[in-house]
Amino acid sequence: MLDAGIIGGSGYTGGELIRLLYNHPDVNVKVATSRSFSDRKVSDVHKHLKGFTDICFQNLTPQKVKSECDVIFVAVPHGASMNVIPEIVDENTRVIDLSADYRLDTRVFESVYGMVHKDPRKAPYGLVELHPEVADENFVANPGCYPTGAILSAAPLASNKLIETAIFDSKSGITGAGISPSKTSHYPNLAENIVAYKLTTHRHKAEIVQELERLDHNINNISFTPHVIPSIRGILTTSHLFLKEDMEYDEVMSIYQQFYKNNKFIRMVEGVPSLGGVRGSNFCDIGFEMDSENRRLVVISAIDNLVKGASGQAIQNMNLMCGFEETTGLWVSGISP
Ligand SMILES: NC(=O)C1=CN([C@@H]2O[C@H](COP(=O)(O)OP(=O)(O)OC[C@H]3O[C@@H](n4cnc5c(N)ncnc54)[C@H](OP(=O)(O)O)[C@@H]3O)[C@@H](O)[C@H]2O)C=CC1
Ligand SMILES: CC(=O)N[C@@H](CCC(=O)OP(=O)(O)O)C(=O)O
Repeated sequence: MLDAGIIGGSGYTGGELIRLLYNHPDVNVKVATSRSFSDRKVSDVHKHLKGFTDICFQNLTPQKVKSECDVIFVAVPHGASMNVIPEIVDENTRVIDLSADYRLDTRVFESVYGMVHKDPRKAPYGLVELHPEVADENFVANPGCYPTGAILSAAPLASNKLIETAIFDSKSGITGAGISPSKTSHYPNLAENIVAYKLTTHRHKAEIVQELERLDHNINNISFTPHVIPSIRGILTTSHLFLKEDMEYDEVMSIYQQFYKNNKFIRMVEGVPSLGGVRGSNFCDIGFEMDSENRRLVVISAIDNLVKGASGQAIQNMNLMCGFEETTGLWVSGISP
């Protein structure tokens, strides 16, 4: 049995890690840190976890967490993680960082995030379907939520060098913005509404570009626009992929099926995937339709931002890094059709 620690346990992804790890047969959550809720029971803060954990939050140094745990999830905001990681990464500890601090080359990170990196280096990018080599790593950067849905929707065609232009249009539930309330999350501003933001400049575009260019270095026409919807969890991405050649539906389907043939968390669906179908689960559901007139493939991907987009994917990484079967603790369905 491995002991796990969560640095930043009082936030949304921290709570989700504790919820999911309860069902992991080989891992016990021993430590969850929080500065604001130190000494409070985890289940008093994450009330849905009552009966599933009896630990209290602690305000521990990263070194102290390392001394007590075999595997550590860092679930703090970007910019804060780079203060923690150098204290805990070593050859005896498995570390998964959920923040953006180590996902990009340092120079790209500094330009996109507008800050100087205190620990300039990049970690392997933990999108397991594209990077199975994370199994050999001690330290992995868990992908961003929007990039997970966007990259997975286009990777099979990018890898076959078939995309001329890719336009990603994503809609996210509000937990994607973290636990602190904001003007956007204020009920009258979000209810019965859809809020587009950072129309051309969202920081996640850099991750999408990094991973798709790795598959096809000639793709140079990638756009991304995010929206927040009045939903708690889930990201639905509509990807408009303008292709280099005419293709039939069956031909495209067989490319996707072949590319993802070993990936149990990718489900190719007939028709349009739904958020209910993946909510609470680590699945990424993908469906598409061909617009032959415009040589455009419209691909829809659906993920739960807190599971495949964050904590579930982090556990998927941990499973590979620790030599467990990839689906351990994660094999649950979505909650509705
Ligand atoms: N929400 C999502 O869907 C996704 C989030 N992520 C990333 O995962 C990370 C966590 O996200 P999320 O759980 O939503 O965030 P939250 O804002 O919900 O929680 C953040 C946590 O970090 C702690 N924290 C805040 N600031 C600091 C700091 N300066 N130093 C140490 N601890 C701090 C907070 O606890 P306390 O203040 O009590 O110490 C809290 O436990 C972020 O980097 C986020 O970008 C990635 C993919 C998806
Ligand atoms: C809905 C919403 O606000 N989403 C967040 C996604 C943040 C996130 O998880 O991004 P990192 O992990 O890269 O920090 C946003 O757009 O800022």
